[in-house]
Amino acid sequence: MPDTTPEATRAFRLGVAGPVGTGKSSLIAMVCRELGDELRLGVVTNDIYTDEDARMLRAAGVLDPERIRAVETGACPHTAIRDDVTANLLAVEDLEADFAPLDLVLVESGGDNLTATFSPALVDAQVFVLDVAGGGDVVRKGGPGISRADLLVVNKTDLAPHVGVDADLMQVEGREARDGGPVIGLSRTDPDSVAQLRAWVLAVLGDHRSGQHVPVDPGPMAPHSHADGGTHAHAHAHAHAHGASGDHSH
Ligand SMILES: Nc1nc2c(ncn2[C@@H]2O[C@H](COP(=O)(O)OP(=O)(O)OP(=O)(O)O)[C@@H](O)[C@H]2O)c(=O)[nH]1
Repeated sequence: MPDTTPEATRAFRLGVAGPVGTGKSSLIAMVCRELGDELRLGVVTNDIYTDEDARMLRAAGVLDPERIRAVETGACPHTAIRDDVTANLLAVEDLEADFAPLDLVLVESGGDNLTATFSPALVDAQVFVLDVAGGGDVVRKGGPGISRADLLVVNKTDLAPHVGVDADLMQVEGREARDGGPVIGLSRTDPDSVAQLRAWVLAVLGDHRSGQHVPVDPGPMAPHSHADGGTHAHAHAHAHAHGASGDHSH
């Protein structure tokens, strides 16, 4: 009988975070299109009140609709990827069990905040997505996702001339903010950039499998206000570096 314990069926889990509308669902659809023939994939989406992103991805026809699960997060979507990841972990583990073995599960964040990042308890690596339409200065505004996610994507570079933004400069500033960490300028109309994204996903998956990839917590989001008027500085005040064995140092 095949071993279906969570340890045996665990996929590589890749988070995709970034502000609303920067193209997270489109990037996930792109990865499914590019790698669906060679990797066994699953997707978990996070939306505040709906399953809009899951429906969009199902409609895109890039993956068996059953392999796309939606988590409805309520008013505070960053909490569901960072502080209480239970609903997301259950969705990922259900997918992994139902379609065992999966190679890669992509988790899309709810995208409510420029500084929201995933907990390493939920994902093994994370991509942070900005777009040129959000303005050329957004990289300089910084935040844990921009400076410490495993990959920064500057998306929709095709729009740069239309919105008066220098997409190359955004990428240079991104690399500076990340101490040389990887940055990809992406557009669905630019096959070279799509190939770069594809290659990055395969490389980080390879590193994960060989034990060379160390999940890193980008760190907590900036203090922020909730609708109830309270200001929360979510608990973790320090960055963690988790080893593949689950050991972690502070
Ligand atoms: N011009 C251009 N538009 C793009 C590109 N990628 C995505 N878009 C468009 O950007 C818009 C937002 O894309 P989504 O993928 O829905 O963005 P999202 O980050 O998932 O949005 P939320 O889930 O609402 O946070 C859509 O209209 C996409 O068609 C691109 O490379 N170029």
